[in-house]
Amino acid sequence: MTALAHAALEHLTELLGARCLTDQDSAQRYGVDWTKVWAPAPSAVLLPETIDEVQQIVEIANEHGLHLVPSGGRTGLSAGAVAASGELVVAFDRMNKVLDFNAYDRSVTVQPGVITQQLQEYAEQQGLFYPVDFASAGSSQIGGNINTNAGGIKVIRYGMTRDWITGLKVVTGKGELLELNKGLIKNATGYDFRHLFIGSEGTLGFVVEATVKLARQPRNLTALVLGVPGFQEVMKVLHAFQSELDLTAFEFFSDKAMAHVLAHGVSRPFDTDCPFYCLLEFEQVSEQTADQAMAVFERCVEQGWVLDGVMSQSLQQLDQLWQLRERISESIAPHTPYKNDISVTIDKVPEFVEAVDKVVQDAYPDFEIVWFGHIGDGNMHLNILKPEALPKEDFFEKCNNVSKWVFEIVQRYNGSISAEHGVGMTKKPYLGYSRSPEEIAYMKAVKQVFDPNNVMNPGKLFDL
Ligand SMILES: O=C(O)CC[C@@H](O)C(=O)O
Ligand SMILES: [Zn+2]
Repeated sequence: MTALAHAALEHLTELLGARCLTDQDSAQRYGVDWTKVWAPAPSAVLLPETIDEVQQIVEIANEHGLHLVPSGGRTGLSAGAVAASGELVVAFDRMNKVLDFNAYDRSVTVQPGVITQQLQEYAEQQGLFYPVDFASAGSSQIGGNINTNAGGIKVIRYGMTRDWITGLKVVTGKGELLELNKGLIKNATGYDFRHLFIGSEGTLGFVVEATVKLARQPRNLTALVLGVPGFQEVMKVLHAFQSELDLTAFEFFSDKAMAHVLAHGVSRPFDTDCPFYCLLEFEQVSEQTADQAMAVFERCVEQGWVLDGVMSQSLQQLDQLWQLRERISESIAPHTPYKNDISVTIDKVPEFVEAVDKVVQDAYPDFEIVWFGHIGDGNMHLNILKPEALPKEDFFEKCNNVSKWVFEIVQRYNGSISAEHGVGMTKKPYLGYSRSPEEIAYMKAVKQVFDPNNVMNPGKLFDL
């Protein structure tokens, strides 16, 4: 732990008692996310239980010139919730209750520390559905999802976290409590600050309560995994299925991603080895939908766009097929992956992937490039694995070159350097590839309004 001024520590201990932690184990546990690039070095970990305590923490931070880092499930991939410079971690683990359910509005009000899966299960108990879903749903918290505007595997049909938040209570960097939009569906009263806070990565204030809209439960979800000969064909298959069916997901992954996930213990869907695989999902509302899907499948095979395929026949098979996609990230984690989370509009995807692939392959032919992602919404995860013999430092240095080249291509294609993981510290130096100097200046001015003393997650998104 980095030492905290005596007076500040005394003040915080008075407020939180044993919920102000200064031991090494807590620092290591709460000071990081999944990026593991920066070593955790917070000066304390705070576990508030009420909005009032959060407000008082912010007031103390302003008074003593301290910096606060919000911490949810710590599953982030851009170092947005890392405390590497003596900050105070404010962890929302103790604010984890479902507060209210509103059957007519089909909405639920939750504290920020509610885990995504807990919210999904709660919705199910009410006969409803919370559709934002991703592999880390078992540990990510709703507050973190809001701070990063989390996306995931169902965006093609249901959108991002932003689309499901109808109300927010936030504590600003000045310690004020704001109630934003109050669960309303229609509200035409000027600036909607709710949307400023969603995706702001904790730089404007803390989310202390959220009202979340729920959907009807999907019926008879069915997945198809298809083997495809090339990337152009992935796009043709997407187009063919989307013309006939309302898809709930369209994911893709390369043969290399498939090899890692199979080595990780997931079962092979069929024998044919293919350069690319697509996983698509739809609601099989009637026999007719299944027939329609089969007809598109057959047409794709005739055209030579699909080499092999399998369709789930039960919920258990549906889950099994999803494992092929959802477990890629964990299966490559031991290879020190250098991660990218980039997007372009769907029409530009094949050209863009080819350009990025070429630039990396030409410079570093011994690097293993693993492509996968949410291709139905133009979001690709580019992971490059460290060759075993190459020291970590050399690998990261080379990856810095890769970042520059990749982001130049992103800029050329009018894409985003971060589609869904956020900017945090990992993408901060590259923000200018996606946002104009004028936009960044406005962002800084907005931060100044809500957080004039720069106490809220400083050094994330941009430096002042
Ligand atoms: O590990 C990654 O690069 C992506 C993680 C996650 O966003 C996913 O889509 O699986
Ligand atoms: Zn993803």
